[in-house]
Amino acid sequence: MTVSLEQSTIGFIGAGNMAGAIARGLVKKGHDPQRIIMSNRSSGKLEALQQELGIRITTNNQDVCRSANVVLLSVKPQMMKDALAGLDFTSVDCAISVAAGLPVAKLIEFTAEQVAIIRSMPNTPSIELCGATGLYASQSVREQHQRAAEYVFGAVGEFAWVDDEGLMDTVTALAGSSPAYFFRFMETLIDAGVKQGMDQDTARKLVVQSALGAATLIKNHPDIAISERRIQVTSPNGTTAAALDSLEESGIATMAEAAVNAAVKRGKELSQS
Ligand SMILES: NC(=O)C1=CN([C@@H]2O[C@H](COP(=O)(O)OP(=O)(O)OC[C@H]3O[C@@H](n4cnc5c(N)ncnc54)[C@H](O)[C@@H]3O)[C@@H](O)[C@H]2O)C=CC1
Ligand SMILES: O=C(O)[C@@H]1CCC=N1
Repeated sequence: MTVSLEQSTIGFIGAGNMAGAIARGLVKKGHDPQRIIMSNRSSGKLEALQQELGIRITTNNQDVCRSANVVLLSVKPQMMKDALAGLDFTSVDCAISVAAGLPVAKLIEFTAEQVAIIRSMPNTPSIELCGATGLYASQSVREQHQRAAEYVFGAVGEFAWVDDEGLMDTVTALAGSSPAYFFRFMETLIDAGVKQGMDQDTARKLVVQSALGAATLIKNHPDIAISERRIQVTSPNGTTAAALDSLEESGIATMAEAAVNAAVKRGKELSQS
């Protein structure tokens, strides 16, 4: 890479939820929006993101490959083959797929072996620089490509490399998809509070702040086991014990395991499609 990562142009093919989240995070972190270029088939989402962030936009995917040092492949897995067909990647340093399921072998085939491929699995909290991303480097990836991926995903949160591509489906279950599980759990807690007679806004404020507080407490003290934090809250024969007993009786551990297994299974199905 001839330019520093701060000065490099980051491209996105596909202007959906995930591309928007990473671009918002990069701009929030200080990456020059004029050094971000994004393409999409249609112009509506592009124009909105240009208005919001000041990034460069195009409806021609080749423009992204022409301008960007690093290109994030951010269309749905089923759309990837069509989106990449015929593109010239020879001036791109590396391409980073964010697609669930799609194996490196297919990405290499879709890009006609022109560019080093990294697989990533980020999540939408990247918008708030709180993302969690798993990364996998294919054989042709060099150290400078890894640093480029770390620049992008380090800017918008935390990342971890896995050295077994098979684990990327588990990353999808635990990072890419998991914000939705927590959102769903928050929704159900708020609904339960409303059923008890609390107004929606108050229930939302209490639940969201408790979720943030719980995550912050765990994150800021990695030496203290999560189970220990749980025990600190759980007075013998108290209210928390009553709630946790109920969750266990409802099969919370079985539910979580089944959810992770279902996401992993779907990731593997997507790799076949
Ligand atoms: N939404 C999420 O939380 C996460 C999504 N992902 C992955 O990110 C990828 C995109 O997902 P979303 O952003 O949710 O989808 P999305 O549907 O919001 O965005 C995809 C965008 O790609 C555009 N597109 C489709 N074909 C195109 C083509 N040929 N050329 C240019 N643009 C094209 C679509 O018009 C759409 O705007 C998927 O592969 C998904 O697996 C990964 C992690 C989390
Ligand atoms: O639901 C999906 O397939 C994508 C991948 C992870 C989050 N969203």
